[in-house]
Amino acid sequence: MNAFEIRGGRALAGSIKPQGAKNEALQVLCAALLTDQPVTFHNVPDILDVNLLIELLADVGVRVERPKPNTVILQATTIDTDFFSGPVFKKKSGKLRGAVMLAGPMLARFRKAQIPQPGGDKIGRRRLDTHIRGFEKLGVKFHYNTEESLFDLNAETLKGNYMLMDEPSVTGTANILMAASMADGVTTIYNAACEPYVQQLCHMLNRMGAKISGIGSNLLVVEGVTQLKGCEHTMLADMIEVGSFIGLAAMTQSELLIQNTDIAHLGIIPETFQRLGVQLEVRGDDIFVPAQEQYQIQKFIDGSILTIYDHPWPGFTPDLLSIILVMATQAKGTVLVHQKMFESRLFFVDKLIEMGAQIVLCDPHRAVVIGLNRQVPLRGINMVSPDIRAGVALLIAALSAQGKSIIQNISQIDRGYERIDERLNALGADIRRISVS
Ligand SMILES: CC(=O)N[C@H]1[C@@H](OP(=O)(O)OP(=O)(O)OC[C@H]2O[C@@H](n3ccc(=O)[nH]c3=O)[C@H](O)[C@@H]2O)O[C@H](CO)[C@@H](O)[C@@H]1O
Ligand SMILES: C=C(OP(=O)(O)O)C(=O)O
Repeated sequence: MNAFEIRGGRALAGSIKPQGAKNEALQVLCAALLTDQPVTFHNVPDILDVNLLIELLADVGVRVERPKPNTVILQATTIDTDFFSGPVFKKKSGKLRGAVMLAGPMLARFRKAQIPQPGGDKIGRRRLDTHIRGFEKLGVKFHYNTEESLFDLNAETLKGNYMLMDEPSVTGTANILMAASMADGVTTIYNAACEPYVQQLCHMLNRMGAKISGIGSNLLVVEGVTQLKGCEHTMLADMIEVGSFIGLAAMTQSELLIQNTDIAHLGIIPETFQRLGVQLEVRGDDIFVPAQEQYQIQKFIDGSILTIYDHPWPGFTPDLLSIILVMATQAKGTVLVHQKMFESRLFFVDKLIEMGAQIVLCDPHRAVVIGLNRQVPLRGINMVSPDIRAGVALLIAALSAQGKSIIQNISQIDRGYERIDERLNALGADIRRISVS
């Protein structure tokens, strides 16, 4: 098993460019199944989850071309629909979350799909009800095989409908949008997710010939069309990487220039880091973070302790709360981190406590962090990465810590961060990829 060996306590310096967005890539690559024409993708992150999805697409018969790094051309001329009920699909799609979004396009084009138990982070219950209820509204019938945790979906035709989703599920909205884009008539999706990932999918579908309006809002109207065509699509910068680099710079007292951040699509992210006292300077499309000896957590207007919590877009993404939490450990002041969406995403704080951080885990959703204001550095330890974002939070902690740390199970990090060790070493970090038994 691969691990990172990190020698911490060094300030980093230089420029870094975020990769293309993981969660956007997983949506838009699935959309290539909607047409038999070629679709060209640029700025595709070279990460485990995305490569696994591309491998799955190749398995079902999609022609895959990689003319240069980070560019992928997909053409779904002939699809082996039986592959979806076989063991290989079940095994591979069980390794990532994004494969659930193959169902929407399969229903649109072939009127049938299977969804085995999806993979992705083990961060609490992650139900698929929103996807399935949305498909039902379009006329899809489903059978759930409890023994195999497998959804079997079939439809004679897909008919546009009105639906009010019970929650703004990100992958659920993407799935329903793709199915609705080729349904008969008009579909209205209220309480839709409106993350930049979903906006980008909508723009891409429209370039393919779909008719979607309301993009960026929680009310999407989709006028079904009979056919979609090929197009070109460029992934936005990964906003979670941008946030991770801001957190890294603050925690390690590094001066970093984060380049090409697609700042217009970062929403409340920069401001949330500023609330923890981090200085940021927006320079065109770049974010400059100066080396900061100290950063002080703000309070609410009435003087009470700040809470940072997740909320569907345009609120703060749950995927950056682990980074916020780790950064707060060396801030001046106190913050309550409230992870509302997922119930098992905060348990990694045990490792931070072992490193010397002052954190009270109140319950599975809430942790109070009492910043050390750099009076006491964290200590390097051996740890295991429980999920992708906690993994990077622990990496940031290790880079700031005195001494050596080992992080095991780094495939969790490689799922979503492209060559993170090489890219951070280029800034002066000391991260080695080692094998541990
Ligand atoms: C591949 C991909 O794109 N993964 C992202 C996607 O996962 P995914 O699409 O699986 O996440 P969902 O948006 O469906 O929901 C995430 C969790 O939050 C809960 N929930 C959701 C909305 C809400 O208003 N209240 C609520 O409690 C859901 O029940 C679920 O447990 O969106 C999540 C939420 O931003 C991110 O963490 C994941 O990185
Ligand atoms: C939770 C995440 O990923 P996934 O949904 O792919 O597990 C994430 O990207 O933070």
